[in-house]
Amino acid sequence: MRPLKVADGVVLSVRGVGVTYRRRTGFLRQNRFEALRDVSFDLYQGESLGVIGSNGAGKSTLLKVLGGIIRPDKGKIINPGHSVALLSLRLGFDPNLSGRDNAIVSGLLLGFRRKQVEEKLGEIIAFAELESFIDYPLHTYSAGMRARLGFSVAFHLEPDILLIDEVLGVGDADFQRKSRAEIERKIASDKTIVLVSHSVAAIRKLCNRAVWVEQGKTRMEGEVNEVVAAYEAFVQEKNSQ
Ligand SMILES: Nc1ncnc2c1ncn2[C@@H]1O[C@H](COP(=O)(O)OP(=O)(O)OP(=O)(O)O)[C@@H](O)[C@H]1O
Repeated sequence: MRPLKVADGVVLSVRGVGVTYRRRTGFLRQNRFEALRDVSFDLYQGESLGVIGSNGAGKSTLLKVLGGIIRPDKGKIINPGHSVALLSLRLGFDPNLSGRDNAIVSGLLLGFRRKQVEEKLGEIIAFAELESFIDYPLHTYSAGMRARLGFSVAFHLEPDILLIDEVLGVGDADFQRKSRAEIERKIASDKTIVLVSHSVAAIRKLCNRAVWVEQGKTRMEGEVNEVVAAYEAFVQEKNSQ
């Protein structure tokens, strides 16, 4: 078989990806739902790519596929070996493990060695402001504390590609300021980022390119202002019908 290649400068290539969920509708009964039907785009080294689209369009599903949490049943994700971390409020840690152990397990799942994760633990805990809670089980944490830990782990382990799912409003006002500044710093650096947000203003400000996904398909990919303008025109027309 011929090895799959990506173009120069591309760190991840998404080709015709489809995901079908099986939903249980009763005893021994289930139906199938195609959340992604045909999504294709390339992610370039050092860019911040925004993902926009209506509610239920498949944006979070797409990030889970990119992060390796779910496997597509159609198409391919070509990743020539970059580490990828998904930062999402909707994906939990293990509630019975301590914050510290959850941070370590997350790092191991991301492909880092235990020693590498342990070297970063001090910074992770301090940024999350969880020094006095870190050895308690996660089920004793508030939602904001969990989110702060998730944010801090994904940020400090520095994966090659960071996937961010709607976390611009994590934690209290102070933490929001701090995490937003951190996201902006990452975006300004040479890190490769994929950002899902309902805020087109945030996408415009933080991203240089965007992909618009609608009903599980790529509608448009390109320069951020052009894609956002087309999406906004679509939303306006839909609302006027
Ligand atoms: N685990 C699941 N099982 C079954 N259906 C699911 C599952 N997760 C998502 N879906 C369905 O797949 C579709 C796409 O969901 P997804 O969360 O990816 O969309 P989204 O674009 O992120 O939505 P939103 O903007 O509302 O956050 C939705 O119709 C949703 O109901």
